[in-house]
Amino acid sequence: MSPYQVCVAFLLRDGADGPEVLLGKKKTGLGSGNIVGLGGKIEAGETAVDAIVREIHEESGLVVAPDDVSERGLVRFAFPYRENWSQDSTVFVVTRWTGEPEESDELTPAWYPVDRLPLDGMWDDARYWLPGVLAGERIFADFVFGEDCTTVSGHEIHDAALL
Ligand SMILES: CNc1ncnc2c1ncn2[C@@H]1O[C@H](COP(=O)(O)OP(=O)(O)OP(=O)(O)O)[C@@H](O)[C@H]1O
Repeated sequence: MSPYQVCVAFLLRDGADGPEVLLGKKKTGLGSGNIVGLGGKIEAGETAVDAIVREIHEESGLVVAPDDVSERGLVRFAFPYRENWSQDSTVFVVTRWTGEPEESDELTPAWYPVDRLPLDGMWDDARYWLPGVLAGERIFADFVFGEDCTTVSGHEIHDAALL
């Protein structure tokens, strides 16, 4: 079975004590209870940019223009013990939007200082790549989750120039 295609976005703003990122506690579905970036499945006929603009709006109420999303690479998640969870995620960073984040059925959004990410509450892969992306890097990486479907059992960071 081929992995399904998803997208994730990290909205960044200047806080009083440095940069902050919008994350949300996921209320439903895969990874419920985890703190995640905004995002979800890319639907048939959509580009990754279409999907991330739609998901940001659905999950937070914020309106983002397609030209204001910056694509930052691809992270692939393999779940050998639960194949239907395997997914490829296109990563975006966004610094311009309209509105204020609001709670949705899917997510409770909150701002976090970039230098104090809630990594212990996030998917286990985030510690390996999210700080770099929020610091401006691109990412191309593979993560394999172990039998518990929670812990990263192996990972490879590739040269993002290969994307
Ligand atoms: C395994 N380690 C992981 N590490 C970091 N982020 C992860 C992730 N696993 C899923 N994500 C993110 O979660 C969203 C899709 O989740 P998924 O449950 O498939 O979609 P969601 O419930 O939103 O679906 P809808 O499209 O709204 O139906 C998408 O942003 C994706 O990047």
